[in-house]
Amino acid sequence: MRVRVTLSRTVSLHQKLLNQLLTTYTYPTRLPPTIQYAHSYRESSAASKMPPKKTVKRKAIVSSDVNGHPIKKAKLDISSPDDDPLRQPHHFAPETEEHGIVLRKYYPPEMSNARAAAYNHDALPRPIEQLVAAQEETAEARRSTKVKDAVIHWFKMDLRTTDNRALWEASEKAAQAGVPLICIYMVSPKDFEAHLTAPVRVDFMLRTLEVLKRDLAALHIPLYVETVEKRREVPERVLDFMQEWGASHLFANIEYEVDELRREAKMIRMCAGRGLTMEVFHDTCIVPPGALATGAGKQYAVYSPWYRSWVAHVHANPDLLSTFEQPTANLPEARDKVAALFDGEIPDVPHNKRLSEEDTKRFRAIWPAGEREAIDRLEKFCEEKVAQYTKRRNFPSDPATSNISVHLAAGTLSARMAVRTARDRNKTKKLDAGVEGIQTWISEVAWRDFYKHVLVNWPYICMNKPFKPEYSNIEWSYNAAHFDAWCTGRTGFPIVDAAMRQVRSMGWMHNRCRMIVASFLAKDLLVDWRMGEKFFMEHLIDGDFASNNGGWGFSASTGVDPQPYFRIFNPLLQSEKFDVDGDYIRKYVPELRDVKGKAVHDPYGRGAGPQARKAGYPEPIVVHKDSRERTLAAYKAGLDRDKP
Ligand SMILES: Cc1cc2nc3c(=O)[nH]c(=O)nc-3n(C[C@H](O)[C@H](O)[C@H](O)COP(=O)(O)OP(=O)(O)OC[C@H]3O[C@@H](n4cnc5c(N)ncnc54)[C@H](O)[C@@H]3O)c2cc1C
Repeated sequence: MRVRVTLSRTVSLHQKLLNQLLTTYTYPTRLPPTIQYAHSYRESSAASKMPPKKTVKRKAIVSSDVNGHPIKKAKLDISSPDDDPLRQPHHFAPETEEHGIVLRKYYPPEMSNARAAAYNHDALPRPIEQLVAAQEETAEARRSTKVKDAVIHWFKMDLRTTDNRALWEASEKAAQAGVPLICIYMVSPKDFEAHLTAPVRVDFMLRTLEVLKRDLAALHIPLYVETVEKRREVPERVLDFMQEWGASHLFANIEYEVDELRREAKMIRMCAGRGLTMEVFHDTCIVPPGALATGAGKQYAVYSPWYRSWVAHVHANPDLLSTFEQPTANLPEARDKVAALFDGEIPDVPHNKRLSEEDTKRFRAIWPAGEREAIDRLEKFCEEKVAQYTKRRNFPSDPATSNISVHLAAGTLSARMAVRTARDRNKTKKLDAGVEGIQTWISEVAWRDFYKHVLVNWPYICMNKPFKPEYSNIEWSYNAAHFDAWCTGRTGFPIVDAAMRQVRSMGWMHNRCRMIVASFLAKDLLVDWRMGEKFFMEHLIDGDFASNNGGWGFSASTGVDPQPYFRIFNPLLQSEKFDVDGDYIRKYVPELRDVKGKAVHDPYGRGAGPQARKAGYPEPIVVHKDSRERTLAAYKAGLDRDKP
């Protein structure tokens, strides 16, 4: 039985026609202007059967300066890119380059605020719109491509067989045509470098591929994994496979980061130019980016109204939570046809992402790989903990959260399955009713969707710009000793140090502590928050660009729906409130293990200084009260900068 989706809502004639043609969820037809792209990137083979749609029209080039004042069109009438005001780097670009925030080996210098504003004014195409344009241009060519000898599914961050939309679509295509389905995965060490992928995460993904290869082989489906050193060579190599194996169709799920959207737009065109077809699908979010808009037709930048709209949308389209089944098995003869592809090995962790032997052993024991493990973890959490989640989730010494972020990041679990499993434990099918713990947990999973929606609409956040561009005018500190103390968990603030040591020891950090250490870096040390964002990506097993950037933007007050910048966490109060007995601190900071009572939160301020000193624990590197004043002044000065 395949998943089919029917919409129960009243729909226009046009929509009815589309619904007859579509086998999967479609968006409502009457969409507000800013989300036209969501409508038109309905994509897939289904999209190719649709009537022609209007292409996204860009407004005439109108931009604004950092104060939001429009730059006149004449000013933008440029003859060479060097004169283009939108191509001038930000005045702090040398700092962001020097401190490794912008990796110049791969990317241009930090863009100006005017360029970020140009995205906001629809004067520059968003990468998702470039993808849609590629789909629209190639619609006819894709529609007419005949299936040849095989169909390929390209795994990326969707390393599972169950509830994987593109894999299911690829399998359907292959089964209907009676040809084998082949799966591929491309390992690109330079891609890992450019994307700051943590070694622990690379190790997890490669272990997952071993499991996936076995599971697929049981269905006579090969998983072929190849290392391509340079990221820019990946598209050509994938197309080589298609030619070599006589595969006419390539399927993949969409990743919403800028590099990936642009790569896919390019590949869709490359394929069409060679008589091949690439189809891409929304899969990682429950509600696809672009499907929700404010009354004014804009993308939401505030979570609460967005969440209400998200819930209403899922209630109106319950099939958004339906499962895509596992792929149909290839005929056993596939093993003869593409025998060599079954024999390949999963490569070792590339040279630039190796872990020490000790770390490898420890991480592997904490994080077993594979989708079965993900589902077990989810079910156990829903069985034993979800009901108490609201009450217990904020206390880092209590293992009360699900620990499934690693699986959502690698795609060993779908967000659909996470929410559906929790919902099915409830007395109601409503996501915002019934058991409180279930409601809260689902609303947390929804944050993940939210941040991906934000990324798609404001792509410059993926290019080292804050959501509020004017916040890049703040003069950050680049104090190396402070940053090093933060990274190594030696700031003299026990809760901060415990958290930073947790991430080194587990590759994961409790959410409350992520907020505390992020706030501490940006607002107590005034260190450029983007250095912390980068450090997290380089160390987290669940590193996910959108969620990480969103979390940092919240804590540093530079992102969507942030804390106001003048709200500054007091690390001592956070410590006393959320690590009441100091168990978390004692677990990760052995120097303080024998410090009794409340002194553990502030040993030097509460009479345990000699004991802490003797054990080698550092004194606080800053005084919170003074730092607070300095930070408020720096934020204010930054925001006032360039004001008329
Ligand atoms: C500075 C900072 C950086 C972060 N970086 C990441 C990151 O790189 N990757 C990542 O997956 N999460 C990130 N988060 C969000 C959150 O800390 C983790 O998702 C959570 O700690 C994972 O543990 P869990 O699976 O036990 O979560 P649970 O509490 O069990 O929540 C279930 C799921 O909901 C989602 N979720 C929960 N809280 C958030 C949130 N605030 N934002 C987005 N999604 C959320 C996650 O997918 C999580 O697995 C960050 C938060 C902050 C403040």
